[in-house]
Amino acid sequence: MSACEFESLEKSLETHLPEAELREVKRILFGKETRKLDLPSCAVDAASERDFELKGYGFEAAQEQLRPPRRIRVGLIQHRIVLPTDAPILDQINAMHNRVGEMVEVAAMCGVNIICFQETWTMPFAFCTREKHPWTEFAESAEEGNTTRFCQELAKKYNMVVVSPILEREELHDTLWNTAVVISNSGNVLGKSRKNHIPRVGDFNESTYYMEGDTGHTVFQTQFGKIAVNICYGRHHPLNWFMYSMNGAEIIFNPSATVGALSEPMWPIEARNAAIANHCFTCAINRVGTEHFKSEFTSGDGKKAHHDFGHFYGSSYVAAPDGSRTPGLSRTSDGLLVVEMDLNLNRQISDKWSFKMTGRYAEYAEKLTKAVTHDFKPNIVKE
Ligand SMILES: NC(=O)NCCC(=O)O
Repeated sequence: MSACEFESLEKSLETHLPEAELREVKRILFGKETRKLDLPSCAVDAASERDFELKGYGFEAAQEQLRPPRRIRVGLIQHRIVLPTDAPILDQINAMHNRVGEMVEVAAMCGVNIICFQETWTMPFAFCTREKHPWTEFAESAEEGNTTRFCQELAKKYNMVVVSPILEREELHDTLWNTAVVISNSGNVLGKSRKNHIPRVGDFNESTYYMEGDTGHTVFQTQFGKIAVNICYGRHHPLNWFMYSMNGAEIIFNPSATVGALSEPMWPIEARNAAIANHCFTCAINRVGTEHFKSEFTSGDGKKAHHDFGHFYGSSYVAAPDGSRTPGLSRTSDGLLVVEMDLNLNRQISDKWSFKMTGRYAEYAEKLTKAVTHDFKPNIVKE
C-alpha cells in the first residue's frame, strides 16, 4: 500500500483495535472524547451525493453561573483541485468556486457560523514549479476580486463568517501576498490577514512569488467570536500563534497546504500545542490529493525531475485549549468538518492552568530584545 492510499490513522485504529483498548488509545492520543454531532439527514445525504466526507464533533465546557454558554459552530473545508492544472485559469477558478459552494451549502445545513477554506483554495499549489506564468494569474484583489465577491454572496446567503485564503494581488504596485480575506456574516469584508512566515523548505518555493505579510497579528471581532488566521508555515512559529492570542483571538485558523513526506509527523502536534499554550481553539486545514504539472521541476536535491509535489494529506482537525482534539478528516478525500465549541472553555482552562498569567512575558521580552542584537553574548557557564 502506498502512503497516498492510507486513509486515516483513526480509521486504522477503529478497524484493528478491540473496543476497550481503542477507548484508552483514543483517550491518550486525542484527550477527552469529543461528542459526535447529530447532523441533519439532509446534510448527510447531500454530502454523500456530492462525494465528500462529512464529520461533526462537539467540545463541552462547564456550565457557569454568571455567563451563558457561547456555543458556536465552525466548518473546515478540505478539497482537491477540480480541473487539471493546464485547464484555462478561469475554468479552474470557477470549478473550485462550484465545488466549495456546494460544500458550504451543506455547512449551512449543519448550522455552521464560521467557515474556513484551505490555503490558496482557488488554485493548484503551483509554487513548486518556480514558473511565474501562468500561476500568478490566479492572484486576485482581496477587496474586489471575483473570489471575494463569491464569498460575500455565501456569507450573506448563509449568515456565515467566511475565511477565504487566496493569492492576493495588490493592484497599485502588483505586489503579491498570501492572504486570508475575512468576510463578516453581513457580507462586508472585515479585513485581511497576510501570511507572516514564508517557507524555505522542500519544494515550497513561495518566497519567489509573494512577500512576508505586513498585517501583523490582526484579530477580527465577529458576531460569533474573535478570530485570527495563521497561514500554513506560520504554525511552526510559536510566537506567531502567541501574538494572535495576545491580541485576544479565541479561535485561530491555520489554512495550510502541506505534503506527507515533509510535515505529517508535526501536523497533529503543532496546532494542538498552540491551543494548549494559548488557551484558545485552533483549526488546522490541509488540502488533499496529488497535483500534476505539465513542466517537470527538480527539488534541488540531485534527484530526478518530476511532475508533482507529493501527496497533500488532508487530515484537517480542531484542537481545544484543554488539549483534546477532534479526529481528523481523511487523508485522501474532500471533506467538511463541523465542530461545535463553547468559547467559555478558553477562560475555564486559563483559570485552571494559568499559562498566560504565569508566562512572565515582560522578562522574556526584555531578554529577547537583547538576544536578537548582533553583539548578544549568550549566557553559558563553562567549566
Ligand atoms: N504552504 C506552506 O507554507 N507549506 C510549508 C510546509 C509546511 O509548513 O508544512
